[in-house]
Amino acid sequence: MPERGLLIVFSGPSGVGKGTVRAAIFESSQHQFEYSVSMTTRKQRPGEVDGKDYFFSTREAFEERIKAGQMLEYAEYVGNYYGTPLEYVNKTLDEGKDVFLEIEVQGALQVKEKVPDGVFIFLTPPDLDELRDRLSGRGTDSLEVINERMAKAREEIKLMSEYDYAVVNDEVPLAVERVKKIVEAEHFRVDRVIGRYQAMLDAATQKIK
Ligand SMILES: Nc1nc2c(ncn2[C@@H]2O[C@H](COP(=O)(O)OP(=O)(O)O)[C@@H](O)[C@H]2O)c(=O)[nH]1
Ligand SMILES: Nc1ncnc2c1ncn2[C@@H]1O[C@H](COP(=O)(O)OP(=O)(O)O)[C@@H](O)[C@H]1O
Repeated sequence: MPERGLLIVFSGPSGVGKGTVRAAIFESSQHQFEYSVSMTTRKQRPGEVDGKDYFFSTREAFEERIKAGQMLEYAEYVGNYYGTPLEYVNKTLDEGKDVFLEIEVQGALQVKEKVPDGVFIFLTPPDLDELRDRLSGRGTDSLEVINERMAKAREEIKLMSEYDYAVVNDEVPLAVERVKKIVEAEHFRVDRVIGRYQAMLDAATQKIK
């Protein structure tokens, strides 16, 4: 069986650029990342594709899945459910591929409980004014929703200390490189790879005797 892949949890306030940075990472990376498509009860935005951007669901169907234990995590965010289907994540990690979750903070904290050896990365804006500009500039949300998302952002930023890494998204290519370096280094962490070297460690120990 291949070595299990890394679970990479990518969070950050709405509008910080998670989707943009993630897309650029996937485009430019030789590395084998797989994106976990989330399920949501929010309305589909123009241009979004069901099964690619999200699995769009009713509240009833979402709640059924929660009851059946089919979600790795889920959260309510600005009036809608969002969650990660469990089966795809497990199957893909078992295949030795790294899985990328793009989720908000409450969900990330649930994943941390269940998968403590995940890699938790928080994407931050350079400052809050820039965050508001990006949310407005994207043009997908009303002023009311933008205000709700900004209030949520303040709460989320307070929880940055729960993460392993904080990456500022000042310029997309810089943020992309930072995330890629983190993932690369995580692959060489001794506690992850020690099993690979067991035979050599045993042999080395014997020689000393
Ligand atoms: N907990 C959790 N949060 C998610 C999931 N999928 C997306 N989110 C987060 O839900 C929030 C709202 O997402 P969305 O409505 O698509 O807005 P956007 O991220 O600003 O485009 C964002 O912070 C997403 O990262 C998920 O599966 N679980
Ligand atoms: N580094 C950046 N500098 C300027 N604008 C950015 C940057 N990263 C993303 N954006 C823009 O900010 C808006 C929000 O980005 P998006 O990827 O949708 O955020 P999120 O997925 O975190 O909600 C988009 O219009 C995007 O083009």
